[in-house]
Amino acid sequence: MCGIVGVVSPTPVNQLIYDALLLLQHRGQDAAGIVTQQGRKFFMHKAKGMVRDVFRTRNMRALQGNVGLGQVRYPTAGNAYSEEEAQPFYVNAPFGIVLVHNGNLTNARELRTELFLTDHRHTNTESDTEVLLNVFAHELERSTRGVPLRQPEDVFAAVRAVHGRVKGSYAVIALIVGHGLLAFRDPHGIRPLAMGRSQDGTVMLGSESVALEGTAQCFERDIAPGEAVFITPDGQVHARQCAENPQLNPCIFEFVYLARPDSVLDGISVYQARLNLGETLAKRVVSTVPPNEIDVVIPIPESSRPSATQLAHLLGIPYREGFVKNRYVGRTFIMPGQGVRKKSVRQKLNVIASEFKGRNVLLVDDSIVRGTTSREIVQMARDAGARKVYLASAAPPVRYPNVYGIDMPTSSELVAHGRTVEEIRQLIGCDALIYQDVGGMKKAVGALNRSIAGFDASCFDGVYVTGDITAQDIASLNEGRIGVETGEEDYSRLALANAQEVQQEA
Ligand SMILES: O=P(O)(O)OC[C@H]1O[C@H](OP(=O)(O)OP(=O)(O)O)[C@H](O)[C@@H]1O
Ligand SMILES: NC(=O)CC[C@H](N)C(=O)O
Ligand SMILES: [Mg+2]
Repeated sequence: MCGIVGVVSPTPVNQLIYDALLLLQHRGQDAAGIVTQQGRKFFMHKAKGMVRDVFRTRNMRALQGNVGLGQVRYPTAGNAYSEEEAQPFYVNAPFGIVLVHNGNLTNARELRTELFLTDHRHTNTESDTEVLLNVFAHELERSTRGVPLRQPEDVFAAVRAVHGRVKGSYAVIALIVGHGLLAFRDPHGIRPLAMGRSQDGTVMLGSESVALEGTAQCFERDIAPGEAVFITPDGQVHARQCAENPQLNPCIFEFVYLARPDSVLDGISVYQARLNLGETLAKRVVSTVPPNEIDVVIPIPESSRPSATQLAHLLGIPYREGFVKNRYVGRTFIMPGQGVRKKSVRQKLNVIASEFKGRNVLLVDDSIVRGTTSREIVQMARDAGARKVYLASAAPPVRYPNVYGIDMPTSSELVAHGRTVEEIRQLIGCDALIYQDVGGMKKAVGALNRSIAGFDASCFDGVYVTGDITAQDIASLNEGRIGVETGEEDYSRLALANAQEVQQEA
C-alpha cells in the first residue's frame, strides 16, 4: 500500500499534488516525492518522512509546471531506509519517464535478471518499482526506436507488454516528458486507482476517491483492471483495455483497514463496508458471549470505529470511547519495524479509566495482524480496572503473508499463523476472542458491489489471485528486504526459516 497521484492541468500543479498526497498520507508515512514537468524538464523532490516534513516552501517553489505526479511510500520491497527508493523513479530513455507505483511485484527478482542480461538495463536499487519502470521503458523503446512516439498507440502497446511480463499488483502513474500522463492498473485491479476532473479542465488520478474530492475534483470513475488511460498535456483523455483476461479482484484489506472510510473504491463505500463487517461480527459475538454480560462496547481507534458502532447498535449495548488517540502519532501497523510499532501503540493510545472501572468491556478492532495492538490494549484495559476484557476483530484471523503490497512478509510474525483461536486468546490475554469468518467478511463487503468477481483475500485464506505463491517464492520476494528497526533486519532470513518450517510441516 502506497498513495499515488497524477495531474494534468491548465495551471501549476505543485500545490494540488501536495494537497492530494496529504489526503493519502494514511497509505504511506515513510517517504514522499513529487515530480512536475515544464517544457523538456522534470523537477523532482523526494525524501524520507511525512508529506509535511518533506516539502518546504523552497522545494514547492521549485516544482514548476502544469503536469506532475507524486507518491507517499509504505515500503514493501527493498530497503525501507533508503532515500533512493523513495518514489518517483526516473529513467532518461526513451524520452524521459518518471513513475510512481502502489503495489508489489511478485517476479521482481526474475525481471531484474532479465533486464540486465537481455534488455541491458541497469537497476541501482532493490526497489521493485525501479524494475517496473525499466520494463515499461524497455517496452516503450522497443515500439518506438528511431521514430517519434505515436500516442497513444505506442504507449498502450508498451502497457500491454508490461502486463505480459510483470506479475503481482501494480497501480501505476507515469509521466513521459512532453507527451503526457499515463495511468494503468494490473489485470486483477488489486490496488485501487480512480480518475476525476474539475471544471477548469484539470484531470487527476489518485489511489482513493478522497484525494480527488478533497482537492475539489469531481470523481469520474475507477480505472478498470488491466486498463490504461493516457492524458495529453492539453487534457485529452484516451483509454484502452490492455490486458487479455482482466478480472476485478480488489484487495479486501483496503476495505478492512487500508483505505480511508470516506473513500469509495470500485463502487464500494469503505465506511459502509466497515458498518457491514460490524453487523456480521455482532452475530458472531452473540454466539460466544451473551450480550447481557457485556456492559460496554469500546472501539480501538481509529479504523475500527464504524464496525464497533454498528455492532453496539445491533446488540443494544452502549458504545463508549475508552481510548484517546494522540493524533500526532501515525498509523502503527504501517510503521516499518516491530520495535517502533510496539512503542507507538502506548504513545498513540491512552485510556479514559472511568470507562473501564468495574465493567465487562468488549473491545473491537478492525483486524489483528501481529497482535501488537491487541496485547497492549487488553493490558491497558485491565490496568484501568476492567473486570472482563473481551476482544472482537471485524476481520478474520490473518494467517498468510501478503505479497501484494501490505507489509506482512512472513507468516511467522502473524499472531494467528499456526495457532488456534484459543491459543491466540491466551497470547493476547483477553477473556474471550471473537473473529469474523472469511465467508462473512467477503459477503459483507461483496454485497456492496455484486459485479466484483471476487476479492484478493490472500492474507486470510491463502488464495493468491495472480497464481500460486510457494514458500520459496515468498522467501525470494523477501530477499534483500531491510527493515527500519535495526537497519539490518533482513526479512529474507525470516522468510527462509519460515519456508523451511512450512516444508517440514508438509
Ligand atoms: O495486530 P497489529 O499488528 O497491531 O495490527 C493491527 C492494528 O493496526 C492497525 O491500527 P493502526 O494503528 O495502524 O491504524 P488506525 O489508527 O487506522 O487504526 C489496525 O487498525 C489494528 O488496530
Ligand atoms: N506498498 C507499496 O505500494 C510500495 C511500493 C513498492 N513496492 C515499494 O516498496 O516501494
Ligand atoms: Mg488500529
